[in-house]
Amino acid sequence: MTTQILNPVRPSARQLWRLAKPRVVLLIVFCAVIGMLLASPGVPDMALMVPATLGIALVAGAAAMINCLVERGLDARMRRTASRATARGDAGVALTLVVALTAGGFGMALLVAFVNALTAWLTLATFVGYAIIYTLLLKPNTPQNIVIGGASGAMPPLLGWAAVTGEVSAMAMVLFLIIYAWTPPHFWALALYRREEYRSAGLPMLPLTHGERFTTLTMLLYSILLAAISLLPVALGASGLLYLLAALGLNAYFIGLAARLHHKYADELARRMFRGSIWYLTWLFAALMFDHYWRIPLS
Ligand code: HEM
Ligand SMILES: CC(C)=CCC/C(C)=C/CC/C(C)=C/COP(=O)(O)OP(=O)(O)O
Repeated sequence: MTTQILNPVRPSARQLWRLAKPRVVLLIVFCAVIGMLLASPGVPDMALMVPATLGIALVAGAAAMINCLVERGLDARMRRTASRATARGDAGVALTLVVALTAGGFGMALLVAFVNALTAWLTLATFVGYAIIYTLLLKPNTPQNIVIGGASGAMPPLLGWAAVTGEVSAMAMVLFLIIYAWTPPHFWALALYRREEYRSAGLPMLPLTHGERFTTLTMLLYSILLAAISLLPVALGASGLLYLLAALGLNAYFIGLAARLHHKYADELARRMFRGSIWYLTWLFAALMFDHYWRIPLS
């Protein structure tokens, strides 16, 4: 204690950066940028795209920091998260709040000043959805936490779309639904192989409340639902052959992984499914973008 007062611990910039969950935010921003590109026939004006991208990234990073702050006690009890500066006590409440609110406030200011009011409001709602509703209310109280909270994670492409067009179209909703249906297999794969950590933190994750078989079956059903939703861009006439082929391949791969996991559970397979979920989403969105610029019509 005396040493702490004489030598107060200061988190490094790297530790603070880690609280913003940069790799998750990178994929979030990637999906938001693809939402922007799909919303316009060519490439949207950079004077709009740059502040929109930066604004969404800053607010998403701020939401992640608030999540780390709120969950510092829980994080300290799980191996994966125990080294976060908030969990270790290296980043105090005041400092983390100031950094998160400054970053988030700057991000919101960019959206208000250079993008449009709809995007700013929707981004603020997404922030509240993740940093407060999911983190404080849903996560500790219901195994459906990530299904309901997934609505926040699914917003980025819709935010990107709204940034460019000032409205939300059917295609923007489809992009939202793709990430929404993807989230349960993404997260439950991790929750399965890390279930003991969630048990020690006392969190009601589906593998703990409903068991392994029920979780893997639910993941399989979500993967099938995801496959159906991922074909909607083709049904709407918004995507062509290139996307169709990529989606069929990626869905076969993802459903195959989910089916194998349900048939015979193994931690290693769950790990592969988690990593595979990130590849799936990255390539599905990349395929939407390539198809948008190099369209091969279906008929
Ligand atoms: C409520 C929704 C979500 C939940 C509960 C969730 C949960 C998680 C968790 C617990 C991890 C940490 C894995 C680890 O530390 O090893 C993780 C990693 C990751 N998530 Fe999610 N996630 C959600 C939504 C999303 C969304 C919307 C995206 C992007 C569009 C995303 C992209 C990623 C990526 C890229 C990683 C890997 C990070 C790394 O390698 O450090 N997640 N997710
Ligand atoms: C544009 C905007 C405001 C977007 C915000 C949405 C956002 C940051 C979603 C992130 C999803 C995520 C990292 C969940 C992690 O789950 P967890 O918090 O349960 O994981 P943990 O155990 O690693 O803390």
